[in-house]
Amino acid sequence: MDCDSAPSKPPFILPASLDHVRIGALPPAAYYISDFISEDEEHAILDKVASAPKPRWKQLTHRRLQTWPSDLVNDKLFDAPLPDWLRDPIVSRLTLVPQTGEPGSAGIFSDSPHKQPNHVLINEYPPGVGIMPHKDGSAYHPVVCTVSLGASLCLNIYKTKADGALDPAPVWRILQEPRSLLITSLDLYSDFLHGIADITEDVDLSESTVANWNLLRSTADFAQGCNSRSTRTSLTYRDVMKVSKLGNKFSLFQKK
Ligand SMILES: O=C(O)CCC(=O)C(=O)O
Ligand SMILES: [Fe+2]
Repeated sequence: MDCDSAPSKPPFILPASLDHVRIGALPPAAYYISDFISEDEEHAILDKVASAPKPRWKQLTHRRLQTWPSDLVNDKLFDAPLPDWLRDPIVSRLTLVPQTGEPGSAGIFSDSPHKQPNHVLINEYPPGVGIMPHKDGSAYHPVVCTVSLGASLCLNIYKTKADGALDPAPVWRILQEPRSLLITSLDLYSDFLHGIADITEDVDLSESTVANWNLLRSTADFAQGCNSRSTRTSLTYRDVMKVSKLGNKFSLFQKK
């Protein structure tokens, strides 16, 4: 076949710095990069997720997930590298993009204990399935990088009321397209909750209701104001603060 006639797949596009892709409507700080990976990279990762050995999956009531390199025990990670397919191209790209355009500006993980994520959670959301509002807690450095694969959905951001109870109406929504990267950090990590509604369609999508509308790859896809869900897989990259470097795995199970 003549190579020139092969349909070209969309490439990835990185911003010169994160301040170009800051979600301005949100408290400090969230960033959205719509084309963080290419279509070929997306398919290669989804193939790897699908071909993981069955015991890798943890089945919850409605959702299933994989944890790489392993589950945390008492908020600690047993030191082990991420597999190549989760490092490349994503981790290399995450650490490459500077936070600002200032000369010498460092990447988003420059202040984290290991200078890069060491842990990945893979969540699969069929239509109608979400995740309850929650905070990610103190085991992680407060930077979360989420790569979305396969389909779009909205992440809801919630606040607590003065009495500490969850206000059930989300304060903001972030629409995540396939191949996008969402970074949340700082106040957004520590003071707010996030979750995904258990619905089959995200509705009432518009410039005034979606915090990252101006950063989307294709607002035309949502011109009718709705997103009919299909299965979306997410990769959540974080830096677990405490890592057990001891050679003996059993030391993890002893009291701190
Ligand atoms: O899948 C997502 O985008 C969110 C996952 C999440 O909140 C978590 O794993 O803590
Ligand atoms: Fe979370």
